Amino acid sequence: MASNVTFIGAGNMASAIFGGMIESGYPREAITATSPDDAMLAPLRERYGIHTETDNNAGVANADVVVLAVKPQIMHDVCAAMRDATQDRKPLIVSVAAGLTAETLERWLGGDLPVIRCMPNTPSLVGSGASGLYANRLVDDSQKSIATTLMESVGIVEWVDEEVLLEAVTAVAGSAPAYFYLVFEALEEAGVKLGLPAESARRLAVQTGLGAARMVQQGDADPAQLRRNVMSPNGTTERAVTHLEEAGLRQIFLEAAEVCAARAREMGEELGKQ
Ligand SMILES: NC(=O)C1=CN([C@@H]2O[C@H](COP(=O)(O)OP(=O)(O)OC[C@H]3O[C@@H](n4cnc5c(N)ncnc54)[C@H](O)[C@@H]3O)[C@@H](O)[C@H]2O)C=CC1
Ligand SMILES: O=C(O)[C@@H]1CCC=N1
Repeated sequence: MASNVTFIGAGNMASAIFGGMIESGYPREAITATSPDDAMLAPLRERYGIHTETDNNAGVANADVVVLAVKPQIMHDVCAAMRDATQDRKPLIVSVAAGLTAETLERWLGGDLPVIRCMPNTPSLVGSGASGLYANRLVDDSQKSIATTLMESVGIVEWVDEEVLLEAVTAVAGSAPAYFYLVFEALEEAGVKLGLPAESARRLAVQTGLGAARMVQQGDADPAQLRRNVMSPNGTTERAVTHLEEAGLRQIFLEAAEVCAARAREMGEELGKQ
């Protein structure tokens, strides 16, 4: 029988994940989502046919898996208010919150709990997510496999065996959709400056991004080789790529990834003091 999964918080991330689970055939009767606001739960009941609760403790009461999907800033209060119900039930805890460590979450929920931390990203909303997962000492193989099933319903999954590596996952996947959107914005602006209508520039740039990503994913060659295949000697691409390299693009991405990872750590430390 399918595990009962309760989502605490029913926003973007939660609805992406349970939407993906249902699309992959997970029984909707086994899914519950909570939010204090029933007005936001009503359309979810209608669209997905899942159970909903405005009381988090009621949601935890028959859960095998509790997915924590509220904002990190309110997580402490949400966990503290669920402590007794969680300790009674001892479900698997899966958190998608940025920064908060497994130790912090376990402590806030009263201790002695299997906790999986997950760093997903927003393309999960369209089934093309990329998530990093880390399990604490109390998680067993069957629980790892449940978490893999949950997150693979919205994209790919990479397990890490050291929690600190989730900061790197945040830098190259969790936050990274925003870097690609920035590149699309910049290419659209450049296309417009060179005379294209904005809509054409956007369509061309986005389709190119999609095509380039698909070629890398097919795995015939690594990105460096695929890049060289576009670069005819003394041609247009060589001129553009040389400019990007000389302007320090690689170093800029490295620095962005470093400040991103550092902020994940800082958020965890700040919020973990509670
Ligand atoms: N947006 C992103 O790119 C990513 C977000 N995350 C993490 O996902 C988590 C959720 O983020 P989003 O879904 O984007 O936020 P959201 O704002 O869309 O959803 C949060 C939900 O929590 C509900 N909520 C508020 N107070 C509550 C309470 N006391 N009890 C139960 N539910 C309550 C709200 O009604 C809302 O539905 C965050 O912890 C964030 O760090 C992780 C990776 C990527
Ligand atoms: O920006 C943030 O803090 C969250 C975590 C990863 C993506 N969005």
